[in-house]
Parts: sequence; C-alpha cells; structure tokens
Amino acid sequence: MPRFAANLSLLYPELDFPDRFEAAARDGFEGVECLFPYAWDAGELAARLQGNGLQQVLFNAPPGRRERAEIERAWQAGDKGLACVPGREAEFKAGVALALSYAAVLQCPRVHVLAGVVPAGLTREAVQPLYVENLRWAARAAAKEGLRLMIEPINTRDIPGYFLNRQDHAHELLEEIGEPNVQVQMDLYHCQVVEGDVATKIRRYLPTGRVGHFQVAGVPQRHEPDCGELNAGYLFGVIDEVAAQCGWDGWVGAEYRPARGSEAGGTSAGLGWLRAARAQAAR
Ligand SMILES: O=C(O)C(=O)[C@H](O)CO
Ligand SMILES: [Mg+2]
Repeated sequence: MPRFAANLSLLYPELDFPDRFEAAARDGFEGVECLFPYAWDAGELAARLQGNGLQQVLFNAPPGRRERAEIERAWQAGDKGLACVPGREAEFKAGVALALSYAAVLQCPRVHVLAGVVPAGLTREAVQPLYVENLRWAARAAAKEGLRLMIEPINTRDIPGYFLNRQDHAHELLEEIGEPNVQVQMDLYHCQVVEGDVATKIRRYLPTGRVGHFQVAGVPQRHEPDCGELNAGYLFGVIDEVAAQCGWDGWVGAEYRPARGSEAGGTSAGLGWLRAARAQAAR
C-alpha cells in the first residue's frame, strides 16, 4: 500500500486548521500536506506535527505576493502562481524564499511551485523561457537547503489558462530546467480530467525517477477517491507494483473535498477508500 498523506487544506473542513493534524493522525495518516501554511507560525505547526507523530510531506510556495495571513484567501480569489508571469520575478523569488524558510522549520522535503496563468495577450510558448528561468533559480535555492521542488500539471476546468496541464509537458520542462531536484507532482485527478490513460502514465513516468509525489481525488467532482470514474484501488496497486520495481518511496496525497464532510462523522466517515486500501494490503 502506498503511504498516504492527508491534505489538511481540503480534508477535515469541519475543524479549525490546527486541529486537523490530530484528526488525521487519529484516522491513521502518517503524513500530511497542505496548500498554504503561511497564516500560522511555522513553529506552532511543527509542534502539531511532532505532537501527533506526523510528517509534513508537501506544501505550496505562495501563489502571489500577499501578507502571510492573506495568501489562502488570495488563492481562492485568483492568485494561481507567478512562475510564468513576466514582470513579477522579484515577487516570485520572495515567495520561494518564504516557502523554503517554512520547509526548514516543518522539515518538509518537497515544495510545490505553482506555474501561474498565462497572461492575456501572451502564449504558453512565449512565457515558457521565463518559467524555465524562474524554476531553475528556485531549484538552485532549494538545493542549497537539500529540498526538492514539485511542478504539477493542473486541469483548465479548475484553473482556466493555467500554464501547465499535461504530464508530457511537465516532463519536457524538467529536461529544459535541467536541475535534478525538480520533479513532477502527478495528481491523478488532474491527469484523468485532462488526458486519461492514468495507469499507463504511472507506468511510463514513475520509473524515470522524475515523479516526486502523487495526489488523488475522485473524478469529476473532486470528492473521495472512491467516488466517480477513477478506480483508485486499482491505481494504488499499479503505484505499489511499479514503486517496488523502481525503488520509489514517496507519498500519495489525499487532496479532495469530502462529499461526506458535512454528514455525521465528517471527513473520517468518507475514508472507506483508505480502509479498503489497508484491507487490500493486509491480504
Ligand atoms: O490543485 C491542486 O491539485 C494542487 O495540488 C495545487 O497545489 C493547488 O494547491
Ligand atoms: Mg494537486
């Protein structure tokens, strides 16, 4: 069974963010990820991790220039990253520096760097050199701290105009960036929405050593992984099989909006997919 991390920005919406750590540990998660930890003091979050025996496995660099407390709200309102946005290089670098300082305190080995939306009037091809240059700069800064950066293809239904949508584009970009500590965050939800053939893509890309993290959700509504058109149990089996062959030992982030979160039992009641994965592994 892969190691699963609870995405605390999406799971347990019935609880205040700091209380979600304990809930995730109680439900048997060993790792957690989140979108943006910046509204909280890094030391306070580190204490929550330690107190609950959890590892922080991933979070995002800021998607735009804001006060720390504003970052999450600004993401909802439209900040989607700066890596491909001309004229905002200084803000991009300041955001990466803030993320690296949080990663050090949280002892988190991975930081996702959002690509951003291609500005009106420009093409993806026109902004790609800037994206590559920004990522190269960020990768070198992260390498000094012993950290890895993730780049994630995201579907354009969720973020219209987003620069990076496809797995093949992400892997081409890694070649161009040319820094070994940059990897792909393969979100199976986005992969299914954009291109499908998910199991084949896991088999193609995981052995390259260029996939640093997985995420999962049901498709099309981004609810529990066992709701909708993806067969999560089958895909976890594929990850397990290929990981055993190539020595991959990363995490699968549970990044979904619980459909059952408002029902009695909250998020925990919707973890049947996790219990099924455990039962399958025990067989
Ligand atoms: O939207 C997603 O799938 C992500 O993982 C991004 O990190 C957005 O935070
Ligand atoms: Mg994702």
